[in-house]
Amino acid sequence: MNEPVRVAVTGAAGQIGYSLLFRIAAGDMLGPDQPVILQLLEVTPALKALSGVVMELNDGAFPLLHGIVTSDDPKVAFKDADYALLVGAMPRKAGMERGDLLSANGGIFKPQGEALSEVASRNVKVLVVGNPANTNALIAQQNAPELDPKQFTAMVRLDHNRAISQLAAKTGAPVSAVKNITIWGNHSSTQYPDLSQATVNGQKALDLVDQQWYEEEYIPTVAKRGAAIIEARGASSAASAASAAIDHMRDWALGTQDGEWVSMGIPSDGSYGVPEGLIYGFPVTIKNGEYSIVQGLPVSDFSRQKMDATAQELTEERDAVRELGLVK
Ligand SMILES: NC(=O)c1ccc[n+]([C@@H]2O[C@H](COP(=O)([O-])OP(=O)(O)OC[C@H]3O[C@@H](n4cnc5c(N)ncnc54)[C@H](O)[C@@H]3O)[C@@H](O)[C@H]2O)c1
Ligand SMILES: O=C(O)C[C@H](O)C(=O)O
Repeated sequence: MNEPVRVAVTGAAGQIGYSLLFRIAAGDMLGPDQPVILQLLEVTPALKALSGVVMELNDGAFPLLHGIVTSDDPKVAFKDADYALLVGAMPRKAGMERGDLLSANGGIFKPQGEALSEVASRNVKVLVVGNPANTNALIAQQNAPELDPKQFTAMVRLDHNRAISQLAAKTGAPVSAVKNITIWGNHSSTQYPDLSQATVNGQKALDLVDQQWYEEEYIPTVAKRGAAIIEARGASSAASAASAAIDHMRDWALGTQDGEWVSMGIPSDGSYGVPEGLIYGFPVTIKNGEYSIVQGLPVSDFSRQKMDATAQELTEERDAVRELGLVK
């Protein structure tokens, strides 16, 4: 059995937190040999509700759960954290785009970036889930001068999982047969779920579906799935978001399978002509806790236009948070 690691989760009394914490405690994120200490951050008025969640975590009698810390102070919750899942932020309501949350939520991520920089483990792996996730990750990263920018990532894994599931349903294959989908760009309706390299049972996905379905049904269904869930449930996705966060962190910590990639929102190094510094969804492989962008994939004119459009939106979001003084 390994020494326990510290996992910080913000917004821990919220709806995603309620699914996420129990999965982490059960070992779904870091494996069956890795004990965890949960360090939970909430705003002061939510600490009472959080104390109830802690009672339930204790009542789960999870063998891997070696301790729980709760606080309304990021410097306590992030102290020596090895993993930080930044979930705490306001969700959107029907009729809003995720970018509409920038001014409400952006301010949360500057002090959290500063606190991570000051007190977290020097190797902390940070995942931003709170929307707009890519630009919030940029804000946290830009305010964490003592950490490597590559330590900050944003969640496009829910989109990636949605893209797998929609393709599996269309082709009648199990989800495990679908490989190498990419979500390029922003976790927003401009994202580009790219099937050009995807396979289903080893066959090229685009040979199995027609182009019109791909362009006119598949892409919008994946890109607008969050809104469809809000419409149906009256609240934004929670259990599927928690599950995607587990997938993102598990793969980052434990690695991807040979010959397969996953999508992660990471700082662009200029690959594929994406402006450097934007937190952008890329296809990545992961080994020994380090992710690398899959290089050399062909980019059609159709892909280029979609990849540029979502980069343009992220550039505009970055300009907006610059105006608010949240990034340099
Ligand atoms: N990236 C994705 O794929 C994805 C998917 C689903 C939801 N989300 C986003 O995740 C966020 C959380 O969603 P939810 O459904 O859990 O919302 P929720 O409202 O149920 O919970 C959010 C929690 O965050 C807390 N919080 C607010 N400000 C905080 C702060 N400064 N520090 C710590 N905690 C704070 C709130 O008190 C609340 O308990 C939303 O922004 C939502 O849009 C992202
Ligand atoms: O769509 C939302 O606002 C919530 C979340 O980002 C999602 O994709 O379900």
